[in-house]
Amino acid sequence: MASPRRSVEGRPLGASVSSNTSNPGSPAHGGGSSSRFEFQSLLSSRAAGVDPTSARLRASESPVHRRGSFPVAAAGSSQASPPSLPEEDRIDLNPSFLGIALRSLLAIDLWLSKKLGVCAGESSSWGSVRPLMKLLEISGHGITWLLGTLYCLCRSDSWAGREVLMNLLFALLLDLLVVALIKGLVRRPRPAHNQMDMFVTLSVDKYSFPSGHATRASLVSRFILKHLVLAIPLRVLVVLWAFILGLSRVMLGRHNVTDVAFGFFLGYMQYSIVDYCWLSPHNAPVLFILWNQQ
Ligand SMILES: CC(C)=CCC/C(C)=C/COP(=O)(O)O
Repeated sequence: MASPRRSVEGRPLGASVSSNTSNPGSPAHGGGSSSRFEFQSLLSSRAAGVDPTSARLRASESPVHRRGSFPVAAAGSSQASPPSLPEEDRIDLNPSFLGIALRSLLAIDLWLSKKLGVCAGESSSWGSVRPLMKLLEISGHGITWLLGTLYCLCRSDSWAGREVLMNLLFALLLDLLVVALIKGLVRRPRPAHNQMDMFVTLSVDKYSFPSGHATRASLVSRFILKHLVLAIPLRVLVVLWAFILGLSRVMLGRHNVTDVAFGFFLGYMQYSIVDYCWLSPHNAPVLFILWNQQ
């Protein structure tokens, strides 16, 4: 645009541009009535012999113009008089902010997980600790817990003990089902530095979100703390086991940090479901009668 030309309001075009040095197309430009978009639109419409009023209306409908008058940007400007945005604009802009936040979180997640994956291979910086981490892995494995619970259920000779163990079994099965469902839905691949050398896996275990070990650790530890009478040091040990097991998933390179964090949350919530649906001889008599007949 040639600067000597004058706008319809009689102000030189250059004045409008020089009073605001930011990029006129940027959201930070604000939504003042003398915005450059309106000037350009009006000038070009005059040149083309178009009615300025309708041109101004069309300019305010332009997505670029709307972006320039985003309320957040306008709030920072001295001439804050943002035009009211149509509903669909707000829907458009919010996901992009959420998208940026989510992408940043994922980038931090990947970076941190790679940094913490110090036992991902024998040649890694903490490669010598890998066997210990794999022992921890077995301590939180589904098979270990299912077989252990079934064994205790067979050996238990009290109704109260059987009730608790029956519910633990229900909790473990629920956990396997929920984790398999989410892994199958989300399909997040395991970290690139992971070696797939795990002991007995299901087909969905090629996916990483959420960590099944983390859900189990948090579910089982909450279960134990609620239903077993333990001395304080043992209670601390249970919490420590769950925490270190979660951390070991990232150190082994099996998971990203967010897989484990969400796994802890999910396991915690699953316990609430188990507690709510607590099986007892009153609400599930068939289960208990069948077990007693064996
Ligand atoms: C075969 C059975 C009964 C369970 C599989 C348990 C398992 C291997 C879960 C994967 O855990 P992560 O998601 O933490 O790697």
